[in-house]
Amino acid sequence: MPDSALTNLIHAELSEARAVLDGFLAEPANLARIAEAADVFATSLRAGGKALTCGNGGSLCDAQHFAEELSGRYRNDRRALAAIALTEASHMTCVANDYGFEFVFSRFVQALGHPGDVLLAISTSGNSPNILRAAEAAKEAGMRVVSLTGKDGGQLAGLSDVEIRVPHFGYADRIQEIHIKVIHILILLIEKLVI
Ligand SMILES: O=C(CO)[C@@H](O)[C@H](O)[C@H](O)[C@H](O)COP(=O)(O)O
Ligand SMILES: [Zn+2]
Repeated sequence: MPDSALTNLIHAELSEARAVLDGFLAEPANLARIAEAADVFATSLRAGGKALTCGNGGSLCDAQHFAEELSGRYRNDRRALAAIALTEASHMTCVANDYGFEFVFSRFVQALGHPGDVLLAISTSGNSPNILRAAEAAKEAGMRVVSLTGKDGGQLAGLSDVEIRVPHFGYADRIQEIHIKVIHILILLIEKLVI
């Protein structure tokens, strides 16, 4: 590929990313939903609850990113906050092998979730079966569900107490790029509300 073609591709990728972000930012309800989600997490953490997080592929990385910045740290030193990404490999392989991949997260929610805890469920399609089962298990456990979705929100939209949606119908990565921005803002707000 000639250099100019590469440069054009890079420019097109960054331009599309900017357009998706601009579209998300232009809808005031999205900002309100982020504030509402931060309040849900903060209310739980203040009351001794915890955040459980899940997603597939890159969204699992995002789920881990959110959890580690609560239990570890974000920008500044502060006390550790209770958050766990549902990623334990021996659990995942046992449940996938014995019950099916659809249940890898829901089984973990059943094991760890208590009333007042919050599930962060991340799915760009909103239709991954293991994420839907996790959201259902969270509701059954008396937890609240905050979701990061894309496209039309899928079935996850209807299982969420607070849904933050990037209504982009292209590839998942463009949606995930907004999700990670939302995740960092959530951490920032949660710290302000909890500490
Ligand atoms: O990171 C990416 C794409 O950017 C992929 O790993 C992506 O997360 C995977 O295809 C997921 O399985 C997609 O699942 P979902 O977002 O539809 O729930
Ligand atoms: Zn980060």
